[in-house]
Amino acid sequence: MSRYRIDYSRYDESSVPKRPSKHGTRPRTKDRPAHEDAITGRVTTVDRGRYTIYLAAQRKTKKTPGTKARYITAMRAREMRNTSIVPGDLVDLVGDTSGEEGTLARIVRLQPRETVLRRSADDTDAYERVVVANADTLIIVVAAANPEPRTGFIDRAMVAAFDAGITPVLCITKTDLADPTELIAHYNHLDLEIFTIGPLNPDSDDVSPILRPADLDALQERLAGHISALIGPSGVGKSTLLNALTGADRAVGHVNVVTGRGRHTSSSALGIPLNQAGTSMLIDTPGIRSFGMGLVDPDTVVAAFEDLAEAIANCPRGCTHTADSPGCALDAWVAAGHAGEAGPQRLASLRRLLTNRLETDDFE
Ligand SMILES: Nc1nc2c(ncn2[C@@H]2O[C@H](COP(=O)(O)OP(=O)(O)OP(=O)(O)O)[C@@H](O)[C@H]2O)c(=O)[nH]1
Ligand SMILES: [Zn+2]
Repeated sequence: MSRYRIDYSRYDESSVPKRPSKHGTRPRTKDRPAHEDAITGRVTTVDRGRYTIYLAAQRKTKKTPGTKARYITAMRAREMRNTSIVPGDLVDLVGDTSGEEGTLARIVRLQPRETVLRRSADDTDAYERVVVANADTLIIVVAAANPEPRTGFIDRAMVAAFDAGITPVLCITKTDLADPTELIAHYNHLDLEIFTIGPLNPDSDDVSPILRPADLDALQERLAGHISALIGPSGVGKSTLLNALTGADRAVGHVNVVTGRGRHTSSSALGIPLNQAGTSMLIDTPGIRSFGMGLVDPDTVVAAFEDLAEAIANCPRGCTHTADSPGCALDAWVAAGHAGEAGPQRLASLRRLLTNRLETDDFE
């Protein structure tokens, strides 16, 4: 049984006070939980009303036969018609969940979301729509060169992550083309986890480089047990990285990650399970230029800086915490040494994020 299943024991007949009924002892339909036999899976991609869902392997128990991990296709039950469901969502399913060719299960419930990432409003859509649910990690992918890394993009992605309550991680690819030291130094005072990924053989002019196993292992270890969303500008080597992390030699048992990709349309995010249990998933967001920050409350960004967060209790109401914000308590806090020696740089970095979040030239 998956740990996401609702505890139905409180509906157990034995725990319901017995009362005489001319209909017998079976509780009336309206008292019984709907779809008691529903199973839970995680949505990997959405395409024209069809949802691809990953069902984790279930261990054999005395009562149940045990099942293999599989992808199934489902549609929403009628009562779910107006519920938006996105990759990363946990849904409860009934009907044919065998995953066999041509079968279609029904989604009868959406489980509460831990987090949401919204796509920022753009030319095609005036609204910020949820594109990924339940991610706890945001992998921001940039190249050391070709294309040149842009700190404005990284900063805004970080703010979007903080705003959503998600941990940002920076992943720098193509380290053979340029030394990333300077870029890394830019984030010295931000407690940002940083991974570098380079090709195994930097001198080869192979068009599809084989990435260094040690780099991949380090990132793989960080991804284990997490639902991670991936964002990056075009051409940074995201596909190369994804293939290396999920490709044939690292395949998740018999689960064909290529199948998931094959069904994929570029307008939706795509989740790729990294383990049989379905507890690790990487959700790529191709074609998404930036995550929405809507009207990010500056306080949420400051909250991500533990050493500074306390100070703003003394800020004037509506303080934006920027350098030109009159009476901002952060200056005095840092001057008094409450944020330690690195305080001034930490504050400068925080303010850079707060300022850069307002810019809009994300990709291209
Ligand atoms: N020099 C170098 N080239 C790399 C590296 N990783 C990927 N590339 C190359 O960079 C180019 C772009 O890689 P992709 O993986 O297609 O990049 P992407 O981010 O998926 O790009 P889009 O499909 O446009 O979103 C390809 O020619 C890759 O072979 C690397 O570590 N070093
Ligand atoms: Zn302030």
